[in-house]
Amino acid sequence: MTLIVCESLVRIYQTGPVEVQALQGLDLVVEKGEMVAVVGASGSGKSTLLSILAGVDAPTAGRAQVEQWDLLGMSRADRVRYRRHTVGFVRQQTASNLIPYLTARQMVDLPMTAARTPAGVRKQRSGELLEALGVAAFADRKPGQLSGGQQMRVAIAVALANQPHVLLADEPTGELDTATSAEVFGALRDVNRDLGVTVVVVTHDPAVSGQVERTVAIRDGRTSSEVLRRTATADDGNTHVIAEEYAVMDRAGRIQVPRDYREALALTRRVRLALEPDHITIRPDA
Ligand SMILES: Nc1ncnc2c1ncn2[C@@H]1O[C@H](COP(=O)(O)OP(=O)(O)OP(=O)(O)O)[C@@H](O)[C@H]1O
Repeated sequence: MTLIVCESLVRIYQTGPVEVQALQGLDLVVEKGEMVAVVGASGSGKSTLLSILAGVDAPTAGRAQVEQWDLLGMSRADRVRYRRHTVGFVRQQTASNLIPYLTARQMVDLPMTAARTPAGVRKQRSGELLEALGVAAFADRKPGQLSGGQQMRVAIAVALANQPHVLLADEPTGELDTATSAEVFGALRDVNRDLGVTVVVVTHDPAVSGQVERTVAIRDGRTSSEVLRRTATADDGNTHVIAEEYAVMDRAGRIQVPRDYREALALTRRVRLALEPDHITIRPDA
């Protein structure tokens, strides 16, 4: 069951005469129930991708679909509905997710009030969510009375208030120390596993991306490679994690050969391709 499809996604920002191509034909498919980490250097387009998926920003060209929603051709009313019910979004700066004068419970309540959820349901659900994220004890505290990790967990609870099918998190552990970051990441995994929410998380943190089954790397506004991890059991009964890196091929059949491979064999403009029974070889031109 495919939940998110991005095909040849392009986002161009125009500031005066300057044009920045933040996304340059990005391809991404996410299945329902997956937890995917998106990694890439600063400026590679990760936040742009997440803002588009969150319905906050609109793509310039290409295709972006989440469930039945076409993110390029959505009306304003549909966009509001989409943002309210289909996706939950946790922004990069912890503080920007929270309202300083409201308590944790009031903040989780707010999106449900906007969606006209009956008071009884709101009360029960905010209690359950704060409990699920391990912050029930701080329900009556305001953001200033919470640690960074607790604030982030409250922000996740707020994002989940209207029971979205997708949770998008932009660098949720970026401002946290290692131990707190592991805790917050654990909370995201619980949300994915226990509530069945599909999670897409942008991160710089290799420790974070090392803990998900699938990591997608973005380079220059395109998906460049993916790492899939699975747990295998050896003959001695011990389990270990096997990580395999894949290149991503777009619809036109283009793949990017990693720089170290190109340099090792001095591959430049032209290469020889040969189809073998079960693989393809790439050789230097000479
Ligand atoms: N609103 C905007 N106006 C103009 N240019 C923008 C805007 N938002 C992003 N960009 C540019 O688009 C490119 C991609 O930015 P983006 O924030 O998506 O990258 P990122 O991978 O999330 O980076 P970081 O890890 O530093 O947050 C950058 O060159 C950035 O300067």
